[in-house]
Amino acid sequence: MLNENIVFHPHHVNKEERAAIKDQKPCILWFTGLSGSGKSTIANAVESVLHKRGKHTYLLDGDNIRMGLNKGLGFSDEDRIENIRRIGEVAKLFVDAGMIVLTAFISPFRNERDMVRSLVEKGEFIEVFIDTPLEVCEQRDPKGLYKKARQGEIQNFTGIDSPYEAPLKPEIAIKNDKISVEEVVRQIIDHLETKGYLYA
Ligand SMILES: Nc1ncnc2c1ncn2[C@@H]1O[C@H](COP(=O)(O)OS(=O)(=O)O)[C@@H](OP(=O)(O)O)[C@H]1O
Ligand SMILES: Nc1ncnc2c1ncn2[C@@H]1O[C@H](COP(=O)(O)OP(=O)(O)O)[C@@H](O)[C@H]1O
Repeated sequence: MLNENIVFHPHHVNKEERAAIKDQKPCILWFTGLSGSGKSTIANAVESVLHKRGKHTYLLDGDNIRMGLNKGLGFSDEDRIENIRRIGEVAKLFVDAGMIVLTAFISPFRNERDMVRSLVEKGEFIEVFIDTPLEVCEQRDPKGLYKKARQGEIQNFTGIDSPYEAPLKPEIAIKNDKISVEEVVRQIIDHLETKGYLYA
């Protein structure tokens, strides 16, 4: 619902000024991929490296969001769309705060990922496709959810009876089987350095 009595207030301190004292270019590292593909593991490992380098980061992932802000949302297409919409808005606020924000959600629909991309400025959205074959994710099955989905105990499970639309032109695509987590982290940090996100 639009409220015409709400007026946007410009801030005295802007995004560039906030980012400048952090020696970094704010951005969203948007991890997407199937359940069990490795999003959370890699996002955590990348955040650790950035943190050790003195960068100001924040990781948004499934547990902290679906247990709090998005408590009550399930896994219908409609709820997933709303889940990503809210996460996108939160990520945008972190970018405005000058941070490097990492997000680790399946985010199965191209439309919603593109919508988040459109919320921020060019270059501020880095789509990281964690491309792990379904068979490998299903074999890993760290939470036993694929087993439950195959047995019909969970409905609308991504890759089983709910779609996953792979990114068409992600900034970074990682084939996350037959590669070590350390090597993946190296590739992502290398991208950030080459593209000028880390000033020191
Ligand atoms: N039906 C169904 N489909 C997919 N995933 C399910 C489902 N039910 C529960 N889970 C668990 O929830 C995690 C995915 O939540 P997300 O918020 O990332 O999903 S989405 O982006 O809204 O599609 C996902 O976590 P990850 O394994 O870390 O991806 C699962 O552990
Ligand atoms: N490059 C990799 N090689 C081997 N195992 C991996 C790799 N990346 C992640 N894993 C493992 O895969 C499983 C799922 O990873 P997780 O980060 O929980 O995935 P997601 O967040 O996408 O559901 C975990 O047991 C993790 O240790």
